[in-house]
Amino acid sequence: MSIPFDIIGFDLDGTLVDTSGDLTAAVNHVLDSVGRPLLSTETVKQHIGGGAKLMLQQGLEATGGIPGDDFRPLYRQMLSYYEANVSVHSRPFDGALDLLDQLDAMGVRYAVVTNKFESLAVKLLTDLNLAHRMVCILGADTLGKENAKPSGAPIFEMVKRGQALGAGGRAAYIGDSIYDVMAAKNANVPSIAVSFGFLHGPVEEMGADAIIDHFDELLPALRNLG
Ligand SMILES: O=C(O)COP(=O)(O)O
Ligand SMILES: [Mg+2]
Repeated sequence: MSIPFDIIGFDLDGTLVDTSGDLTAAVNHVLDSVGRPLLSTETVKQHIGGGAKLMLQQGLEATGGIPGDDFRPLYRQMLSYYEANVSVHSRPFDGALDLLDQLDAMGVRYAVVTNKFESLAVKLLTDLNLAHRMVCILGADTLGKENAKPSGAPIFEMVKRGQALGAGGRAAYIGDSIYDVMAAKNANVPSIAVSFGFLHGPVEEMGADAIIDHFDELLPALRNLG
């Protein structure tokens, strides 16, 4: 059975891939180097969604404050550690690969729109053997940071790139944070929130058009929204 969409956009961290282990290790690498206590994965999950810089700022804030002059070198240190260890623990969420296979079988295209840096998203998805399957992989820096989610710009761009490859323009977007739901609203496409992601609050309060608890529920949810 088909679905009433031509291209599906996925958020990356906390939606398509559980990256919490590697992101926590990267934050803790920095915290350890400045003598701070380490944070649990559950705590770092609350800091993911708005990009790596915000994640580190919140990690430092939670363990004694942000050192003014020293922030940039710590940020660089975290990014280089993360780049070298981007796929040690990170794996697609349960059901994600089956779902992509089903989209392939229906001829529906899909893409990643993330607030990670594009190069890190490409590296992670390449390591997971998924990069080549995406119409495009758009990061927070792809269109300039003022055009990162919650802007709708990267979702418009995804649709444009899909159309260049012959896909129709009917799009939906799947994510785990308020940045994702806002980006979808700003791009006038339906949003679906995943309850298994890195939630910052009750999933029902994100304002998504639908909520799923497992990727098995995505196709029926998309049919309802079409
Ligand atoms: O790295 C982040 O904080 C956010 O990434 P996401 O947009 O894929 O959730
Ligand atoms: Mg996310």
